[in-house]
Amino acid sequence: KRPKNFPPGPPILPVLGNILNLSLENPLKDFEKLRKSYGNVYSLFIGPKPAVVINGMNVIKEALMTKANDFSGRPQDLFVNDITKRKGVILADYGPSWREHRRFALMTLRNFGLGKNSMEERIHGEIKHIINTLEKSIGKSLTPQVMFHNAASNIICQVLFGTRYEYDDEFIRVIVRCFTENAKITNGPWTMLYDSVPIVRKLPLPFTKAFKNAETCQSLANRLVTEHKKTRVPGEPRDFVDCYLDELDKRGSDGSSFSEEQLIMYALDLHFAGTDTTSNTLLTGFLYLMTNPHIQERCQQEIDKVLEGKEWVGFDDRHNMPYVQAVIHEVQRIANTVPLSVFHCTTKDTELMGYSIPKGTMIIPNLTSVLNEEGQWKFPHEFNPENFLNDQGEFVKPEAFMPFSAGPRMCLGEGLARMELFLITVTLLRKFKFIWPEDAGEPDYTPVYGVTLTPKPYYMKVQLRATQ
Ligand code: HEM
Repeated sequence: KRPKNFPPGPPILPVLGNILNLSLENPLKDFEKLRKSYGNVYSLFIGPKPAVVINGMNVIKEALMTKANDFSGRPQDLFVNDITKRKGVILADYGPSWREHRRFALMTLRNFGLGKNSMEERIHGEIKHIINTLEKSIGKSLTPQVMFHNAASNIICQVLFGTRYEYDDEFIRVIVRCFTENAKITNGPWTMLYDSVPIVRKLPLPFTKAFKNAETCQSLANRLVTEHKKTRVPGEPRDFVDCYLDELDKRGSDGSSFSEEQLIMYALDLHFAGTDTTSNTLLTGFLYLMTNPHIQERCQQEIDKVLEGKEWVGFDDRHNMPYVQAVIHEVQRIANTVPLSVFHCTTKDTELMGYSIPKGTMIIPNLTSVLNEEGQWKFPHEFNPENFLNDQGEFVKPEAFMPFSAGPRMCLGEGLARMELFLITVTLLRKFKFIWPEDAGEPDYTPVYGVTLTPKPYYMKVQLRATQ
């Protein structure tokens, strides 16, 4: 039974709770149906566990910003916690270890050039490799999935480990495969079973593959940290790992939350968070740009005009490219790369929109419901850059633009992600024309569901632009 004054929801079955109400293929449609029946705040039982799904900009802002202290914790008894050994930052509960590590990452990302030229240079360095790959395919069709995943992985790898990998290198192939597989397994049926029926956890069921993948990643990261320890000069950090090792020296064994094991899981957290997100957003972007050639051409006209005579695009050039900015934001809105997140209520009986939420309740902010919320967007259900342009053709960002979430747990890589999306999209559109191959049939925009939404694999044709 639902507790007193708990948000409403569909009838609860014994043992299973409401899991039959959700399609495992893609529960986002079911979440939307339930919102229509029960309102912006409703509850579901994942097996025996109560969860409250929150929808729409106002409720999500109320929970994640106004009541951030109550709703910024992460559940600690799920599959994802076991996979990450309760270390790292993404899944850390709201407390001193999370706070210290988050602050450290933000500071280090800033010191390594976020907002400064050196980060731009690193991204441009990687773009050269994307261009090489595309140039080899001029006039032919290629599948861009692996290329964009590797590029995003390399950019964050340079920040973390000071190195990039050739696209056919074993390290990058293995790690990107593990990340993409685990992103899908984590939101799959076996994980749902793992989370709701603890006695199955030790059984050799398909979720064991995710543990194997996690171990593979950990041993790769461990190897990199060991190499860093041999070659580093204390006080002269080359990258994130060196900075963390300096911090460990400084803190000693004073009972601080910093440790070598933390470093390994933390680096993997950042690597994962920075790879699958940015690459899937880029993949969505190029899918829509190919199938909307008039939008692609209008971007190219603006890019040519603003960059005339310039060798490189800089991040600051975005201020002179309102249309391109609108397109990239619209891509992020429609890509909806991180559709849901998971918190838990950390304080006793909190009130939310008139309902009472007991401590420990899982809270699922449905970011999808904000990115296509009626009343917040001119065209909530179609790909249309006008969503980010005012009547004068100037770029405007509606308040409901929340692909990075909101509040204290919002994406800590937003700055890096935005820089990557802008520099990569503009440089590639300036040089190439992207064409939906004639024999590719009708485009299928339905994404594949997981921790991140992924466009279905597609082919692209590239031509050098006449201006190049
Ligand atoms: C287009 C690209 C990206 C999107 C759409 C995105 C989106 C998000 C969202 C929605 C969250 C909140 C998730 C939640 O509360 O469960 C998040 C958290 C996070 N993101 Fe990103 N992200 C992107 C790129 C990046 C990059 C490049 C990095 C790496 C530096 C990164 C690192 C993180 C981390 C570490 C967190 C967890 C923060 C915390 O719990 O305190 N993200 N991201």
